[in-house]
Amino acid sequence: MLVAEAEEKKHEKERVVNASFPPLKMAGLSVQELQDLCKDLHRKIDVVDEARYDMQIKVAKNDTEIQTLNQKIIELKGVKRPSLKRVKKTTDDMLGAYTDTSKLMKADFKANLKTVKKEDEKTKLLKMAAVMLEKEKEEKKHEREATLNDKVPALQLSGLSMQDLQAMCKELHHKIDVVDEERYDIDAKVTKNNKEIENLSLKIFELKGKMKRPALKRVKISADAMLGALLGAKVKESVDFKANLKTVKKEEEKKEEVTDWRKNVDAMSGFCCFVLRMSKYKLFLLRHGEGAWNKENRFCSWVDQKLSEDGVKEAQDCGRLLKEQGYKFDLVFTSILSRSIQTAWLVLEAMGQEWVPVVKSWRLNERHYGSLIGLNRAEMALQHGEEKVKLWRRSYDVTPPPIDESHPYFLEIYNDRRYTTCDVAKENLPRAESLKEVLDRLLPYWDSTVVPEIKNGRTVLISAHGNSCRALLKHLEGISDVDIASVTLPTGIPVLLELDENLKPVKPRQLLGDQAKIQAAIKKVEDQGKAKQTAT
Ligand SMILES: O=C(O)[C@H](O)COP(=O)(O)O
Repeated sequence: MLVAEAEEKKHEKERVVNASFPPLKMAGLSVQELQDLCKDLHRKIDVVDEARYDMQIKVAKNDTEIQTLNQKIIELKGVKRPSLKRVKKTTDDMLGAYTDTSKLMKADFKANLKTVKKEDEKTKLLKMAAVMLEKEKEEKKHEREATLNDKVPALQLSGLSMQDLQAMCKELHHKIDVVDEERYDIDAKVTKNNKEIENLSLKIFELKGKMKRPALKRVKISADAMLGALLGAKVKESVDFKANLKTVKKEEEKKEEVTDWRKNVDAMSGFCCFVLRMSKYKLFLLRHGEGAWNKENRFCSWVDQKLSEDGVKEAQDCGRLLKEQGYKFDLVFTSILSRSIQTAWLVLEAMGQEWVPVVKSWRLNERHYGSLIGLNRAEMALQHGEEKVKLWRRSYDVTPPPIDESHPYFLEIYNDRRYTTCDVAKENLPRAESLKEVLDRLLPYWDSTVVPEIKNGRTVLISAHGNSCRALLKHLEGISDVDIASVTLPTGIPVLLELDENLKPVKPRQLLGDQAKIQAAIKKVEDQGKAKQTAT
């Protein structure tokens, strides 16, 4: 069995490598053509070798992550890691610890940071750390270039005879195969590691108890109360509906169970409690794929970042999934930020529905994070505490401090030509927004432009942002100001809403795709606000 599997893997590898680089054909080629072929092969080696190098780095990173996750699991299972003493250190000691990896392992940076009382000392420390990280990044870049140049030295073709050129082509072709096979093996390792990381993350998630279905008591409730809970009215009843259908118990117990049915979406998914109202329209909300600054954990907001490589893949995967499930769009709405537009294009391309019209409006833009734009969430959590960052990110009506002319991204945003096309004057565009303010600017557009299209029977995709989608969800599902704080949307995951003729949801929203992966992705977004980077 194992031998057969190994054989099959070997064939698959040969098939992939051969398909990428078919056998060499040199018969009848002139010297000029052979030179071009050499150049082409040399360029291809560069490309494959770069991919191989980057994956190698990823493997190393993943290995470290796997180790950390395993350690976390051990801790969660109760085998505690030796506790770190909070010792008073000077700023210099701490910087030493921060920048020297061997010391870093022993230093509880977060605890130490708390011992630095003066605010300016902390700022100095963080600034220096940022400079060092930047330097380390530069060094890595140079190291990468040097290694790649060593491995694939520049091509020397001058003075070579036809025979020499043919030999060179053969040699280069062989080299591609070797590098590509290496790349293939490392790629397989990356996939395996990713799977392992995913499993370990899920294990941690489970261990923390978050995936446990809330314990719901079997209570008897009236049909009216159940309807109220189902339809998301002001009545808040948390009930195990399935159990209710079977069991009748004391009426008083009903009072003990008060929460929002939306929290039980997981528990209820697939369960048909919503037959009482007809699903008339399907609406899809999508938070764009991972952006370059999502990766760097910086508040991106109105800065126009493109998708990261992973983000491109997320958008394509999303399109493939929607295609597989047979969905067809008639109209797509996006913000005027590139990452949401790029996502819409990639989704439509993967679905083979490129022709579908795409309509853009600033009213679907990400929430304006004011002066927080560009800052790193984890650093902010270190400086101001995780609670504060959570408040900035998830509260309904807290507006962060506004952006002003001195902000490094002020001109980049407000001098951008796209903001001269909005339906409000540039000087009236927001300088910071709470989620409530996002909803305030989004609702008129929703009502005047999107709703009529849906009611005309068009299947609409809204490719927007974490917070513009959350604002819309709050409106459609009637989520309370408090409960919206625990709604998090992962990047690149389509959210399907089934609505009745009044555009009220008839069942819980569905996040389409592999549910375990989705839970892990949600957790990843939530964890962005933790002071984790330098704390462990
Ligand atoms: O603006 C951003 O940086 C993100 O897209 C949303 O950030 P959040 O998850 O911190 O709200």
